[in-house]
Amino acid sequence: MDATALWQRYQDWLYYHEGLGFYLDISRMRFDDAFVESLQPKFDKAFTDMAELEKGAIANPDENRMVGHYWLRNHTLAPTPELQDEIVNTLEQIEVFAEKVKTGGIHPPRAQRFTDIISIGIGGSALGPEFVAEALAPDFPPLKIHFIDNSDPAGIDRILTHLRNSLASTLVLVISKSGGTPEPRNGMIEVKKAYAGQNLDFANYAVAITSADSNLDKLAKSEGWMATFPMYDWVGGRTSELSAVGLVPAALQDIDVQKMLEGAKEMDDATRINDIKKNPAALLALSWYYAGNGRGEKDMVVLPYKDSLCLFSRYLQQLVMESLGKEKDLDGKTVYQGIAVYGNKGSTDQHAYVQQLREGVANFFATFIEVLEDRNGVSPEIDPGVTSGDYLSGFLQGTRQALYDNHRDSITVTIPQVNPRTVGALIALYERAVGFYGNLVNINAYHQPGVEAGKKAAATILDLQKQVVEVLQTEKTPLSLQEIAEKANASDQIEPIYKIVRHLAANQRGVVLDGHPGEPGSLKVSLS
Ligand SMILES: O=P(O)(O)OC[C@H]1O[C@H](O)[C@H](O)[C@@H](O)[C@@H]1O
Repeated sequence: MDATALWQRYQDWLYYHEGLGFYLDISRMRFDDAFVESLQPKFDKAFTDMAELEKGAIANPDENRMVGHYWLRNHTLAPTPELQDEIVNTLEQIEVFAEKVKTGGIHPPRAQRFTDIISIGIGGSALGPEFVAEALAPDFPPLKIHFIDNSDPAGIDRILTHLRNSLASTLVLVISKSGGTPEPRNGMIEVKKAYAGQNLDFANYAVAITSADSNLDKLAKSEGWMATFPMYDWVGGRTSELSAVGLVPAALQDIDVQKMLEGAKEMDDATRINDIKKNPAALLALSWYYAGNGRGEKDMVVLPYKDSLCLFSRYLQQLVMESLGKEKDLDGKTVYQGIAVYGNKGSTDQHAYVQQLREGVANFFATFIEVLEDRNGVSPEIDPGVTSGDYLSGFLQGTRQALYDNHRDSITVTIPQVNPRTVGALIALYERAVGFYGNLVNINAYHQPGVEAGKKAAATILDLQKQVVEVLQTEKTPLSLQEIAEKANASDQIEPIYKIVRHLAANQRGVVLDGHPGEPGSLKVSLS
């Protein structure tokens, strides 16, 4: 296509949202009108199903749940007055609580103010808050946030060491929808021990965000934690950023949560229009479908050209891959759906992996996220008449062009500024696009059955570890791995047993390995 035709295509397909100053450009996706027409019936169904979902249909049939994250930013849409009240009341409670904490109305026993937050959570209970903190927290927030989002002891130590002199003014958010996920539970127990180690009563510092009656909820209530905020069964973890999960940490950092909700609501309104060309989420879903033939044949590379948005791709990884990565479709047919997502930020990635994108295997499409405002204020000149922002903008245009010239498609999302409204809008845009795409390919985008397999396998390993230690305690003489396996009634588990004892031996847990480390079969295992 020559430059004139491309410019025309750009104008024909450009979506612009006036209220948000938001642009979506899918002109560099090479679909034609016949393709769009061919998807129209699927979109008609997607629009109808989405409307039903918003009215409270059981859109997550496997878990028999409604899917209501859109109600969070427009409570009048929630299907019952009780739900509507709950949404309004929770938001009010969050704002009142955050204001009191920030102004010292609520303060820790031995300090005038809280200065820091440790936020403990994983997956949907971490990625949104992490993304938003990076994107929107002021340079000097009233409370500085630190995340424990894993069961990595060294990672936990790092945070606790940084905060060892300010634990007495650190508020702890424990975020878990189910209230039973092992990683946040481990983090919470370790953090609690650190407080006890400084003679601080954890309950005076801890806040739970979880579902009613979960184990975490019960614990928080029985120990009299500072506060508890609800997670609803109709909000999935990966779409929970605009529930208490994301709003409590955001409000505590002085991020305008009302503006985030406002931006999301405006985008929700825009993505409720039943016309592909006038609906930015539909345009995204259409582009994804085109790129990967509706089978996820191409990966989504997300390239925000703005440092503060660098966690957007990680956030989207869960939203897209956990929602769309499914073995079965809604009819029970094996389909192995999904779209792989990765990315970091431009122009940094141009010096890392863009080489492969430009010239290597063409198994992706790019999404550029462009921010029009370079910085708050005037930029110095780097060269006569040129700023670093001009460079960044040029790099984006250049990479987009270079990819296109080599038959690599791309989408460009443009926002005027990184602010609470535009971040809320981006979250809402991708939530809806994922919902539409799930519908186009006929999968349940709101459950995650595959995650359970890994969790169960991990639990089995921990049980096996207990058995192994019991065997070693009973026997008292060095044993081969084979002997341990037999005595533990786990003859088919020699390799996991080897890994368990190797791990225990590496961590001062009283297990000793004799023999050559490179020949595991020769090892003798005993207790020290
Ligand atoms: O918030 P939680 O219940 O602790 O869950 C945290 C995360 O755990 C999982 O395993 C799910 O796959 C995620 O969707 C979820 O966000």
